[in-house]
Amino acid sequence: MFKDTKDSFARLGSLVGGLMFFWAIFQQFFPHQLKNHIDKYFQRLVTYVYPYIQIRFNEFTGERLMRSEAYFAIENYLSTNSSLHAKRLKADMVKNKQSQLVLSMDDHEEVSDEFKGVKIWWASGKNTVKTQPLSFHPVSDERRYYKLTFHKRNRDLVIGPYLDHVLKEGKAIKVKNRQRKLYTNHGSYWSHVVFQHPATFQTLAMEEEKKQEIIDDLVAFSQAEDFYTRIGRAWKRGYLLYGPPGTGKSTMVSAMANLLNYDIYDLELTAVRDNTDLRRLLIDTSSKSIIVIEDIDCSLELTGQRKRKKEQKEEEEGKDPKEKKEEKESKGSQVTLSGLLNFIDGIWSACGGERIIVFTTNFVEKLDPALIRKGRMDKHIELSFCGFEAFKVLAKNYLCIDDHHLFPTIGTLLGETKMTPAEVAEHLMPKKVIHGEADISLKSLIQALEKAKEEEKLKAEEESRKKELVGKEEDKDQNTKND
Ligand SMILES: Nc1ncnc2c1ncn2[C@@H]1O[C@H](COP(=O)(O)OP(=O)(O)OP(=O)(O)O)[C@@H](O)[C@H]1O
Ligand SMILES: [Mg+2]
Repeated sequence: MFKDTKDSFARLGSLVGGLMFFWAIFQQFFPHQLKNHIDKYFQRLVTYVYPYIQIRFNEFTGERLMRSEAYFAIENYLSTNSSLHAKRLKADMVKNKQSQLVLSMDDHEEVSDEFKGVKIWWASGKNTVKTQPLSFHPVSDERRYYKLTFHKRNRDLVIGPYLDHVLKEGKAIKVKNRQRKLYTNHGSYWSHVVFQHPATFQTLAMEEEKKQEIIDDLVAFSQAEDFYTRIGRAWKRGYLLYGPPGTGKSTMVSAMANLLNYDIYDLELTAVRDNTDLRRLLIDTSSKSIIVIEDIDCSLELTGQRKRKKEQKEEEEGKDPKEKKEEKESKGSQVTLSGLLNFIDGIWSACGGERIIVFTTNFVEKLDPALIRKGRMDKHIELSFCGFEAFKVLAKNYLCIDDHHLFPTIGTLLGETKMTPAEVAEHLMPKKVIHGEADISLKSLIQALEKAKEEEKLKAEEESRKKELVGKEEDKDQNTKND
């Protein structure tokens, strides 16, 4: 609030304002040259007695009245300060998953701020512009603004570091409060829905150490803008998530987005017509986003060498060329491996700010090494069958228990079988709301684990028997050749 010396200056300011008004009327009667002269000295006098500088940030800027980013960044920046100090506030609901209320200063309110020991004042105001003056029902247009006031000796500090700080903080708050989106592509265009997946790293079942390493990696990436600029690399990072179905790859992508507050672009490669469309899609993605290509091994069936090989084979088989063309058109996609590589690390990936690219696959060994080499896919993360540590996370999430007398049995069985977290989770889903539910769920899990163990044992026996048979056949062939 205006409490100290600036308060009296503020009053003095209004007095000077009044004088200026009279001066403006009075000066009409002076000759032009004399008027300019007096004007100059008058302005100097005003700056001398009123040593404060004011900057105004309008809600709308430019001829086309675009919404000003600076205005909204300031509004966000001031929200915390105003909720603590302003007496009249405006409230609005943020449509993120917590649906929080966000407070901001009401019109014609004032708050003060401090930066590196310097005091700064912010005031909110509004002008009413009457449009359509000839109409019977003129539409009044409210144009809001924030006015920043500071002493002229602090000019460099306020215009430089302070305003940088305000805009940066304001944008960060906006990102935190924004409603996140899940985009999917239809051909070469994105459409979106609100992203509201509840998965978090806390609820993700995997070994604690591995999980922490991924979290640290993601957080370090999101804060490394200066580092990437310094080393001259685009601010992006690639993650390859691989493992059997139901081990949490897609869940982890949602957890990543929730951790960093990013949007998700779920790219369906098979729906992209060609490399040009792929490039267009990438340019259309916004900063702070995760671009995901799920089951990359399946998408690549349609690309580069593999496709050419298939065509060659068809030609050899003597397929009708027209038939072939139709087939090609119906499949549509002509995205090539090199197109995809360009997409990831070519010049296009350098547009705009931070982006994470995630590939998921069930068959890592099927992927072209060029696609997943370090530098493209910087971090390879294996998601695997449910171990005891992962099970404990699930038990905590689903049954709200940290320990149980059946845990040791489950621990041993999990070590002897290959069950995915998705299957384990299925057994822990609440079946009936009854007392002692944990017992029922855990027993059902033990039964399933024992069954899986038995099946795996039988399968292994069967396979070794087959191997033995093949070995015997080969020996027989060798003997016949030798004879
Ligand atoms: N590691 C995990 N932690 C917590 N829940 C999991 C985990 N893995 C699987 N689940 C549960 O199983 C379901 C399926 O998992 P998800 O879709 O993430 O598997 P996926 O690895 O992406 O499988 P796919 O390879 O078939 O795409 C999820 O809805 C989730 O509830
Ligand atoms: Mg998946």
